Amino acid sequence: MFPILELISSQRHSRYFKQTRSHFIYRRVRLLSLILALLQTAWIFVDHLLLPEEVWWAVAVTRMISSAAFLGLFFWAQRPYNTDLALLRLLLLFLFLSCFHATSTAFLILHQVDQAVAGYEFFPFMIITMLAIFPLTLLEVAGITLLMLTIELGSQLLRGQWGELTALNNLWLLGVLALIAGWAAVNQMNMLLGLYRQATRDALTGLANRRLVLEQLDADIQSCREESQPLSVLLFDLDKFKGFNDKYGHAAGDIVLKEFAAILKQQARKKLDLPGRFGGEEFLLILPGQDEQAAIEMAQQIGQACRDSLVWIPGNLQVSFTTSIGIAGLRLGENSSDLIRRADEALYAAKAAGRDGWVVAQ
Ligand SMILES: Nc1nc2c(ncn2[C@@H]2O[C@H](COP(=O)(O)OP(=O)(O)OP(=O)(O)O)[C@@H](O)[C@H]2O)c(=O)[nH]1
Repeated sequence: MFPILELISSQRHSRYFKQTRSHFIYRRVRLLSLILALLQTAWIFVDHLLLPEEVWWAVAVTRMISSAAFLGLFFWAQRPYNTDLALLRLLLLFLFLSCFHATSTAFLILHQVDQAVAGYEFFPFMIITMLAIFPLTLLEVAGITLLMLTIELGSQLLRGQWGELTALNNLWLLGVLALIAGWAAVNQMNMLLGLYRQATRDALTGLANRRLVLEQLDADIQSCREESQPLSVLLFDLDKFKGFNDKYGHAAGDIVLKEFAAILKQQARKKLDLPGRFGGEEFLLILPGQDEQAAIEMAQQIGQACRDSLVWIPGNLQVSFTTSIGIAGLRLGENSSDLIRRADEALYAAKAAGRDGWVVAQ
């Protein structure tokens, strides 16, 4: 995959990265909303010192309304891992600020108050620089910039300022600031992608590590509950792996672990299932939206692929290997720890039943 394409649009991001970034944006929007809600209210007192009484009232009411909107955004905690909702939250944050600016400016103009007095002229520039707070793709930055420029252009037309030198200068400045803040936003995205890869990948197999698997399982359980979808997990443990290591050496064991990871990647549904290394020679596969029956079919395919595999190991030898599998389908009210515990019990039962097989958790 070309990293540059991941910076242009989110189309190529894995479902897991999308969820992580969405949660990241969700938390930042919430924090900013709370700060803005408090600042909007506090600024009423500053306005009182700077604005004439008749405008102050109107602007104060506008501030209270926008404060309430920001509080609404702060308390809106539904589906924090959803990408569309994360971007909608971000858009609302920008729109609420722009609406406040447009309305308060209209009051100031109506009462012929110099906007520079209370810093209202500065507002659109502050809004656009907020882009830098979020990890965004180039297309998202371009979309928000276009929206902000359109709003500024629209308000210039309404104020009858379009074509004036100061108005053109404002548009130019907005564009330049958008470029700088947008660059910072895309840079954040790049950093987040890099850190995400480092923090979530197992160095030997390239699969998701235990940390990502556990985080993702929690997120998937929540999403599947919200959408009334089933979810299953498969827990794998390679058979007699200690004996294999002792007989052929640790390096040969590593080759088998990589081969098994390749089988998991091949069998898992692209961009839907998450295979991960759970520890040592234990692996977990999360199947969101799949019930126990589908999980059994997947277990059978993976078990067969292991039996069919012929792996070259040092000493010019070819070996195959087998795995035991514990299967568990999510139950009502169950959390990730309980689900994994049941899968582990099933895995233990599969080992006790002679290995190279699967058992569904009771
Ligand atoms: N080569 C290699 N071996 C590993 C790695 N991580 C864990 N192991 C080995 O995996 C083996 C796990 O063995 P056990 O859990 O005792 O069980 P087993 O021999 O697989 O037997 P059963 O699970 O009962 O079939 C240990 O010998 C570990 O050293 C690794 O990264 N590379």
